[in-house]
Amino acid sequence: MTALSVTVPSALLARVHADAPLVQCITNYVAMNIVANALLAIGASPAMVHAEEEAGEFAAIAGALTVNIGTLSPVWVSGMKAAVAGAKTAGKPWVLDPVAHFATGFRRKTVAELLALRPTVIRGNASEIITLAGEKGAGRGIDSGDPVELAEDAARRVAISQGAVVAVTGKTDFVTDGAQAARIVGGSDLMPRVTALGCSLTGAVGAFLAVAPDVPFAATVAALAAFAEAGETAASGAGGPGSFAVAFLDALYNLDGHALDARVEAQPASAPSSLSAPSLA
Ligand SMILES: Nc1ncnc2c1ncn2[C@@H]1O[C@H](COP(=O)(O)OP(=O)(O)O)[C@@H](O)[C@H]1O
Ligand SMILES: Cc1ncsc1CCOP(=O)(O)O
Ligand SMILES: [Mg+2]
Repeated sequence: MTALSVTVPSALLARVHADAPLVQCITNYVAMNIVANALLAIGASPAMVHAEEEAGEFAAIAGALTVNIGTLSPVWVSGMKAAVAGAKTAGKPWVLDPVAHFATGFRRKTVAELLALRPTVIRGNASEIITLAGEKGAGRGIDSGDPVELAEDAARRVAISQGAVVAVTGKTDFVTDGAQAARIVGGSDLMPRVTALGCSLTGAVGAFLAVAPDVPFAATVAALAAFAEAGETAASGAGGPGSFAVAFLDALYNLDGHALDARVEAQPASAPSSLSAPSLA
């Protein structure tokens, strides 16, 4: 295993707190307000800017861009492509959240086009990552139908074929760039009972990437560790999804950086079963 020789989560959280990075989030109608509040709680500065006319220009001033396909329409796709083009020209990292990309032809086509633009990080649930690798998953829509363990090999293959960091989230998260890998423990069964927490995590990955663009694997691990820690803290006093959602924002705001470091288990590197490219469209 390549050790986590890069910056640890506590140090990256301190950078987020110090820099309040500007993060451009192209996310869905369900998630916009929730993602913005999560980023503000963790110390970042979110901006939901998606119009084709300005998205590319804005990407040049943001520290990172996140693109989530949750509530797609052709106008939004144009905005996403303009934003990614602007980010790439300016040398800024970007994150793809391929929400339910396997469900319809429009989503499959859009995700294939976005993957061709080479995201820095891909963050999805297990069913989304399994199907990105061209395999059949048990997901039907937005929610995962598969455990993370079933998606680990797919994550390695997508990471290698895309040259990206791939994060699979669920009960225990898995992150790999094809060479390094880590599991992140924590969180709560209440997390998938609150909408847009995955979308919010994608936004948080953008915040950590913005302060550590040279170490995207470590930045992704740190964002997942932050959510694992906040989720477990929030669940301890929550009576259900409603009080959990409120407590989760408070927990993100009050995160103890050193607790994040203990959430990360470095994993031995192992080769994927085959190196076939994702088959999409
Ligand atoms: N059963 C679970 N136990 C602990 N944490 C979970 C569980 N399910 C999801 N999470 C956490 O919820 C967040 C969103 O992940 P996930 O539900 O996989 O995304 P999505 O909402 O895109 O499907 C992540 O931080 C993940 O670790
Ligand atoms: C319910 C729903 N429908 C389209 S996008 C969306 C939100 C998905 O959020 P998440 O992937 O974070 O659960
Ligand atoms: Mg999702």
